[in-house]
Amino acid sequence: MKHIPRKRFGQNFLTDDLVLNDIIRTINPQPQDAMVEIGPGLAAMTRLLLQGVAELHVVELDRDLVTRLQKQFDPAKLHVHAGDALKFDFTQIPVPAGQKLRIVGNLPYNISSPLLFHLAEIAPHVQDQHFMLQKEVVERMVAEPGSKAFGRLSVMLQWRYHMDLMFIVPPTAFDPPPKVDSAIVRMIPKQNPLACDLDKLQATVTKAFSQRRKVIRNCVAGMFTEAQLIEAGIDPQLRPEAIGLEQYVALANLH
Ligand SMILES: C[S@@+](CC[C@H](N)C(=O)[O-])C[C@H]1O[C@@H](n2cnc3c(N)ncnc32)[C@H](O)[C@@H]1O
Repeated sequence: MKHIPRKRFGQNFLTDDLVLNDIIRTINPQPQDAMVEIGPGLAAMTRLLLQGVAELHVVELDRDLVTRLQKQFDPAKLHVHAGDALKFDFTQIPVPAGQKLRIVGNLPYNISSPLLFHLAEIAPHVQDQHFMLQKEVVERMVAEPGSKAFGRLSVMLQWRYHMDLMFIVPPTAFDPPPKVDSAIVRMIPKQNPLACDLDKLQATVTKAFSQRRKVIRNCVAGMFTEAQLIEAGIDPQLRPEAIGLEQYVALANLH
């Protein structure tokens, strides 16, 4: 029976075989990998991933799609977890000793930011993540200081991961086509993220980027003094997007 795509679940199904092959080549699944796919949908990626890995876990919210997946695939190879990826405990997926989890997915765009932050909490257990996201979101994730796209998402995720925009995917690769371009991002957790209390970093960058048109001294007034900015190596006259990760970490550590 034909599945009618559900907008509320962010369902844009990949239909372009060339794009699918490019994604699988980028992920490069290996038989022994401990891998989980978020939002398998109609299994366009799932099917190809299963040609590379011995077993695959998937987390899917749509009950109808869960039933389809359970009927279509051998339960010894495909482990279907019904539920919300935002609430799912990814550490429950068995990972052989000495290995880490690989996470992949063409993500529902309506939950991409909270999902990325949910996954950042388990980064030490993760080998890598490959996601399809809105191109504009990926550009913000990988942005360098000084660019307009550099903001809270860039600082928080760059603190945790090395990230690369791998390639851009046009709306025509999906059914139904989304309104915007998409992109594949590779995220590899940093072995030694800069020492910092995450809540303090979060509070610092939220305040810093709350008024982008102002200089940093005014943005963080009431939280940090001008002397503290200088102590963190920050010129108080700069705009928040001109300041790099290391300076934000140094500033958060003064809080
Ligand atoms: C953009 S579609 C991708 C589907 C499929 N992987 C593909 O590439 O064609 C997003 C998928 O995530 C599922 N989904 C939406 N919200 C979810 C959530 N909170 N947790 C898990 N899956 C979710 C949707 O039902 C849908 O199958």
